[in-house]
Amino acid sequence: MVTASAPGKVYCFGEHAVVYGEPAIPCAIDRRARVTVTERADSALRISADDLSLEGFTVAYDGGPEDRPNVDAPESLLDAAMGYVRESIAQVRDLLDRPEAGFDVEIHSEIPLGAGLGSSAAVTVAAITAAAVECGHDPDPAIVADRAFQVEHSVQDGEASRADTFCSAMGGAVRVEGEDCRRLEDVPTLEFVVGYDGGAGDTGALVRGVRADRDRYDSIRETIDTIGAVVREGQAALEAGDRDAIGRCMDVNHGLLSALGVSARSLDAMVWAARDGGARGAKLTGAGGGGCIVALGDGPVRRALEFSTACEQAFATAIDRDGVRVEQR
Ligand SMILES: Nc1ncnc2c1ncn2[C@@H]1O[C@H](COP(=O)(O)OP(=O)(O)OP(=O)(O)O)[C@@H](O)[C@H]1O
Ligand SMILES: C[C@@](O)(CCO)CC(=O)[O-]
Ligand SMILES: [Mg+2]
Repeated sequence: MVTASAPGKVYCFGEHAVVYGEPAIPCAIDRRARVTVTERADSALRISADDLSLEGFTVAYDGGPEDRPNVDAPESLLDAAMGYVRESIAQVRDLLDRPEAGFDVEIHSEIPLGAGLGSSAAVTVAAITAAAVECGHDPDPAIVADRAFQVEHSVQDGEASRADTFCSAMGGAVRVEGEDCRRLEDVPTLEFVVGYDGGAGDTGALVRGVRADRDRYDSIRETIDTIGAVVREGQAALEAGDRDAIGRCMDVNHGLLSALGVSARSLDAMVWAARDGGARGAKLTGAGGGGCIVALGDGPVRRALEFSTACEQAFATAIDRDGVRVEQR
């Protein structure tokens, strides 16, 4: 039995534009998904996930050619919910050339689902690591990041960048531009507050919406280019430790994400509540549509968010310098 954990993330800058080759800078945060994997004597896959909004449940795949779940719930719902774990196990079977390997997989997560904090990437990175280590193979985090990207790419119908998965595997602040992924070592300790509206967005659908508009409108293509420029300015601000400049870039980035159509009334309300509470900058994080904002600030910002009717939960968080970790083997 092996347990691995991997962090969620917030985007300092650059979500969505990163899908089209612009740079982005996500940062790992101190909220994790933990996945425990035990190899089975047969080739079945049994997944138990009690944090899912579908209510906690266990799904067993028989491991046969059809590999169908044996629970009484609509198949599309289960596939959507379990896709990341099934694909993670498929990647491990391929990596280790063990197509018949069967596993019991148990997931516990502190990261709200579909809220822009990278729950899918964290679950995927932790599941791949735990299953590989359980089979006696200690994978390099860069290999895990690459395999986890393949998972997101396939589950999200080709609509994924390497940003979330690389960040979760490596930890810290990272910069991703196309295939070029690296850690930024000179980023100061930043105090973030996350505001969560209790809702969720569908990453794949939101990315497809932006892509359709980008194919149709020059203004959307230019907005995406401008986000790239903001990320470059933001990187310079991060490396200089200039919090006012970092905050300004976050504010501009939020405006540009609104222009792409991925914000929401609740996200805008939380962004303004955070700014009213003294945040140096605030923006939505992740795919948008609902879920979380990230603000640069501390206690007063958290309290301002708690008073906002749009906000269901607010918490302080910090950059987690650790990426994926084996917790128990
Ligand atoms: N605790 C969990 N247990 C099982 N599956 C999970 C868990 N957390 C996340 N997932 C999987 O990840 C999906 C959510 O991924 P999605 O990419 O839509 O949102 P996110 O990763 O939280 O946000 P974003 O990609 O915007 O940062 C869930 O529907 C589920 O399939
Ligand atoms: C919207 C997006 O840029 C970030 C989701 O957290 C999608 C991706 O990069 O895969
Ligand atoms: Mg995701």
